[in-house]
Amino acid sequence: MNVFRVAPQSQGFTVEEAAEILCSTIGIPSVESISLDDAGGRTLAETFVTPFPLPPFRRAAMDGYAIRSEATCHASPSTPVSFQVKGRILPGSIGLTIGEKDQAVRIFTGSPVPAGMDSVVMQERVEQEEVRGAASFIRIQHPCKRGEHVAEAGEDLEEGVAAVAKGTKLGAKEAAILASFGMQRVTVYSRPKVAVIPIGNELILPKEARGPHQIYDANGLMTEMRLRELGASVIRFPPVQDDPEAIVRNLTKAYELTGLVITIGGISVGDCDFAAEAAERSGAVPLFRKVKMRPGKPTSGFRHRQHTVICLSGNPSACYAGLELLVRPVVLKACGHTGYQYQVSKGVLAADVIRPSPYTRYLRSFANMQDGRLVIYPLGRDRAGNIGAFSQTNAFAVIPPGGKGSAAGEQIQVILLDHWRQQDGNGKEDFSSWIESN
Ligand SMILES: Nc1nc2c(c(=O)[nH]1)N[C@H]1C(S)=C(S)[C@@H](COP(=O)(O)OP(=O)(O)OC[C@H]3O[C@@H](n4cnc5c(N)ncnc54)[C@H](O)[C@@H]3O)O[C@H]1N2
Ligand code: MOO
Repeated sequence: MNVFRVAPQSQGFTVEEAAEILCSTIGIPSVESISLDDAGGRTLAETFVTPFPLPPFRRAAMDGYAIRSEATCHASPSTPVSFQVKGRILPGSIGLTIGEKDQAVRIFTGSPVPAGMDSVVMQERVEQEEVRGAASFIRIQHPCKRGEHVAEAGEDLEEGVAAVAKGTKLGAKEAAILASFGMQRVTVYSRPKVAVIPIGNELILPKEARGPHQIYDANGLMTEMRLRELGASVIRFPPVQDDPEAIVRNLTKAYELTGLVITIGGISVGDCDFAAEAAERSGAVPLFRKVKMRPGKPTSGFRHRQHTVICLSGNPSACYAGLELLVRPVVLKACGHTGYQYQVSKGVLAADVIRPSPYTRYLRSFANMQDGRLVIYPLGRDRAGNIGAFSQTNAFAVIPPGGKGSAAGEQIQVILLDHWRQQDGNGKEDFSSWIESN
């Protein structure tokens, strides 16, 4: 059974508290086995342990000649060492077993290195000798190091190593690892289904001709796309009128289809704001009725039996902030991810943000390294309904509550939306085994 805190009277949690409450309603997702070809964007449900070493055999890392390095220890331009080229090994062919001191084998990047030979000399660094009879010879004028340009079996990944952790979102890089081991199927968490219900009399769909008083639904598609990027499958409802009965009907339909329902708009205090009333009339109980954030203050959470309802603000910028700060952690948990916290850094504000707010302001911004420091440019006209600067946005400047806001030059916190860090189940990051020590 899911454990969650119900706080019906609560007027205002912080973003972190609200996200935690919502996340506590999400249980462990079910798993399924799918083809690796279709696994992009899915979350691995079992840690992948290497079934054999990678590379699987000793192989050449350069085109050239395999030799025994000891034969070259006194080689110099005045005393070159001569080798008879005894054969040729193409990538994909079975290795030869020759390895005499004065013999070389023509070899190519990816070819198996013959047992007994321990070094590959790049072809640019050998001299071709005249062909003597049927035999060909090369000369080497420098000492070669043992192991030079030879990739040992298992030097990349040994057998039995955890190479991709459970909870990792599978992308191109992870696919390269799994494909290298001939994996055909992977066990992943099932995609959570999320219903998205935009609310508002003024909203129309792109196929409709727009009247002067109407706007096209932007939040519905924005939310659908973001949810898909996060790994959910989405059922987007057409805009619902500002009518409590209609909203209840749509919520009830959504409960039949999904465990997570997101409504957008109609959650503030106006005469046409019916999302909260409808949620309660549908049988849901409030988890919280406000979040201490700007934009997105009216964002609310509800629980209906096994369903979680998140009511996002209709102002597109507020909707986006709610998506990134509240919906994202919930959906990632429902996808089986173990972490993926946004990186929070410190940066210098490039312009004044003198707008007092009793709540923390998450201001859409562009953050960029300049002369060794992170500079934060607040973007666009800071009104919750404005989206003109969306495509330049890569960060939220975090303006602390109280006071007058923050002035240019002040050091503030910034949430980097393009940077997240994966953690293990205990909230730790450990890269030590991957850091090269030499
Ligand atoms: N008297 C008060 N008025 C307001 C308060 C308040 O405390 N007292 N809060 C303000 C805040 S803060 C916000 S944020 C907004 C939020 O209102 P709602 O979440 O109820 O959103 P709506 O009123 O439905 O819409 C707001 C705005 O956004 C446009 N919108 C709505 N849905 C979409 C969509 N799918 N695509 C594009 N644009 C959308 C809508 O037309 C409105 O312009 O309330 C303040 N009011
Ligand atoms: O909290 Mo509202 O989202 O600022 O405009």
